[in-house]
Amino acid sequence: MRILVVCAVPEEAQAVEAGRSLRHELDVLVCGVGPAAAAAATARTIAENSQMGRAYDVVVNAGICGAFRGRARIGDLLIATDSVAAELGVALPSGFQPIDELGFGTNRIGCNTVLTVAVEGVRGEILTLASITGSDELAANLVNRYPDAIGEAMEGFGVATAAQQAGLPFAEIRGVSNFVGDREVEKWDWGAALKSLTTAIREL
Ligand SMILES: O=C(O)c1cccc(C(=O)CC[C@H]2O[C@@H](n3cnc4c(=O)[nH]cnc43)[C@H](O)[C@@H]2O)c1
Repeated sequence: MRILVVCAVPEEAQAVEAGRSLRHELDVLVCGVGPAAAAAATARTIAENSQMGRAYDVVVNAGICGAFRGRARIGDLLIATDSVAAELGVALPSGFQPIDELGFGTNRIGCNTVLTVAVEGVRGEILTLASITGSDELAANLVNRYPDAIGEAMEGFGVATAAQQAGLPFAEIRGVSNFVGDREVEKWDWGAALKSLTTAIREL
């Protein structure tokens, strides 16, 4: 099976490389931070490899993330059931209306569960945002809108969109480096998050 693993930054790519096994043919792409860079780089890589006769069978977005408090701990591995574009819609004075309700598409892409069946972690929706949520108040608002969300990051829905348009199964896995909300820099643990990512890639 040929797997394309998409990471935002080189540190995440190194963690994925450390978990590489001989069971799968695995390419690691560093796409840059944010959903736009993620979608563009993933789509280009899928197309280029297909043209070279090296088509991928599956696409995985792997990285670090923030977890919503009470849903997971720092160092845990999150496995997305769906990647959800949390900001795609209309922000009205009365509240947020997702794009689904407006009839202009969907803000949610379901993830392949077979690929991650042997991966240990917390399962639920992972939100994709172009801006990191930097206050407990905004985090509470997100949880209110997405009660099944376990964490947030910045690339999942972009990678998922590129995979979906290419007709490829998609999965999102993320190690928790911080809690979503007020910035408590002293509690961030990128090392623990990257370690859980390495373990998850071994289990894939
Ligand atoms: O300055 C901050 O408050 C801050 C908090 C968390 C992460 C960052 C980063 O610059 C990393 C962004 C990078 O990592 C993913 N990530 C990790 N934690 C989160 C989060 O809480 N919310 C959204 N994205 C997160 C993200 O996918 C990016 O690739 C800065």
